[in-house]
Amino acid sequence: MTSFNVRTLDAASGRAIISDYAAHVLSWVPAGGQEVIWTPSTLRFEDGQHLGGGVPICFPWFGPGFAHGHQTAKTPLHGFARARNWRFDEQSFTGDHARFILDAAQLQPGDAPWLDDEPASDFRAVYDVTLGGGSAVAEAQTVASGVHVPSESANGSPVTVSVPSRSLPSQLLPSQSLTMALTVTNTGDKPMTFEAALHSYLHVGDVAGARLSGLEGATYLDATESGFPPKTQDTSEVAFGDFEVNRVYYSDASLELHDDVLGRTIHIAKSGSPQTVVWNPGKAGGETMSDTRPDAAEWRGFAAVEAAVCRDRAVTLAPGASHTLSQTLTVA
Ligand SMILES: O=P(O)(O)OC[C@H]1O[C@@H](O)[C@H](O)[C@@H](O)[C@@H]1O
Repeated sequence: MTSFNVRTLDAASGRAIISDYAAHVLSWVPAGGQEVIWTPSTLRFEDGQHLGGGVPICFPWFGPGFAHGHQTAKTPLHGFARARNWRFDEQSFTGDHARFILDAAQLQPGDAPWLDDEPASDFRAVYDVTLGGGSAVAEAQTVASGVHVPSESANGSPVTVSVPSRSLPSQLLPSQSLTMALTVTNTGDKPMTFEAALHSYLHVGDVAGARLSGLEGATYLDATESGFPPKTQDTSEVAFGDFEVNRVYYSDASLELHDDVLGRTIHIAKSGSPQTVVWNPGKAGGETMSDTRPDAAEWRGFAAVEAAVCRDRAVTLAPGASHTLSQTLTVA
């Protein structure tokens, strides 16, 4: 039977939960604050399938992929990295930092070729998740709080789990942050090209009232229209509602997601990312999402804001070269 490990970072500044499977951040609660990461009401762990919500790592392609100036039709959507077990690095684990590793040795038949006419490249992907703004709680306690989740029930059907919650101090601490950094190194002997995104499902009280600022004047591709026509963000804020928002912005700017319902602003700073993808499926798309209850309108609970390198900004690495895509979330 396959088992799934879920790791907990536990520091004075807050608590984060990350699954080895897909190196998937499932939760971040700053001390004294509320959940920042959205997950659906049902979180299903099943080998070969991706987890819902959280922060999927899209790699080595984004969406259906893109090569030679055209969208491709690769599956699974957003690359295989989010349907693979990543290796948890026990040695570097502390109360406020965890590292996960995926390398070419873990490729499976069907993962290659990842470009139309090239075989899969040798690579090493290292994902560092770090809580900022407070010293760590004892490491032993953090290790002990990891849980093991069997992948199948006795009758062979996938199991579902709830992410555990726990009360935290009521005073928000300064400099509370969660940093996620994906470093990809070309370990092969020929150039390697990849797309990537940190597909962050950010939790909001009601997406219809959420507003994203920091993108005014930026060019974006509108993925809700055929051909992805380029447009310009001519207002100071991106609004959400019953309509779908699905855009690839050409911007490396820091962003703010304003949420009047929860009374907070999520700040998103990033590096190594010339693009930001902004997505919410709207009512029609949201009600057909798997793992959510349509009657509860769960899709209203998130806005996806994704630090990205994709399409014509895909990264090409020379042998031995590395690229780091990172984002830091803070809440005010
Ligand atoms: O695969 P997930 O997590 O359901 O996300 C799908 C969405 O991911 C977004 O990044 C894309 O812009 C959307 O086009 C896509 O529908």
